[in-house]
Amino acid sequence: MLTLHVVPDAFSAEECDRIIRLAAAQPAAEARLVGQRDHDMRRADLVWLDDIPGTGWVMDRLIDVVAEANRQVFDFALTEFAESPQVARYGAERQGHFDWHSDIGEGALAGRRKLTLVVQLSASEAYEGGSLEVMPAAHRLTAPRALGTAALFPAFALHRVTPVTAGARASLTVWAHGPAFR
Ligand SMILES: O=C(O)CCC(=O)C(=O)O
Ligand SMILES: [Fe+2]
Repeated sequence: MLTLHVVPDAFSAEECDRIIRLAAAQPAAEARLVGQRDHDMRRADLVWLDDIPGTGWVMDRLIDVVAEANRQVFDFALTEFAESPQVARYGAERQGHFDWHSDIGEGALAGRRKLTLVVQLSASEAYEGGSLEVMPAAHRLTAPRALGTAALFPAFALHRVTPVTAGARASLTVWAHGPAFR
C-alpha cells in the first residue's frame, strides 16, 4: 500500500538522546545534493551513521522496523540497505530545511531506493517549524512530531522539511533498496 506509515516509539527517548550525542561528537558535513545547483534546496548538517563507532544497535533496530512495516504495509521487493543511515540537524540559526523532493535519485545507489524511514530524534518542544510533510498520494500528510516516532513512506513520494524557526530538529533517515519498481 502506498501510504505514510507511522511507528510510535521505534526508539526510546534515552536512545534518541544517545544517537544525538554520538552524532554530535562527529565532524558534520554540509548537506550537498549531487548535481544540485540550487544550494538552498537543503540546509542541514549531516553525519553518516556508518562513520560512528558503537551504533550497530541503531542499524539493527532500523532493520527490524523496516522489515515489520514492509511485511504489514508496503510489501515491496526489498533486498538490502545499500547506503549508510544519515543523522541530520536542521537549526534555526540558518532556517534549516529540505524542500520538496523524492528520494529516488540518479546515482547507482540512490536510484535503487524504495522505502524511506525517518525517525524524529528531537522532542517536539525543542524546535518550531521543522515539519516533515509527505505526499504519498494526493494529500499532504504531516509526520507526527513525537520523539522516537518512525515515519515510513515509498521513496518516490514527494516530501519536505519546513524551515526550522526556533531551536533545532534532528532526524535519522535510512533507505531500503531493491529492484526497480514494476
Ligand atoms: O529529515 C527529515 O525529516 C527528512 C530527510 C530526508 O528527506 C532525506 O534525507 O532525504
Ligand atoms: Fe528525503
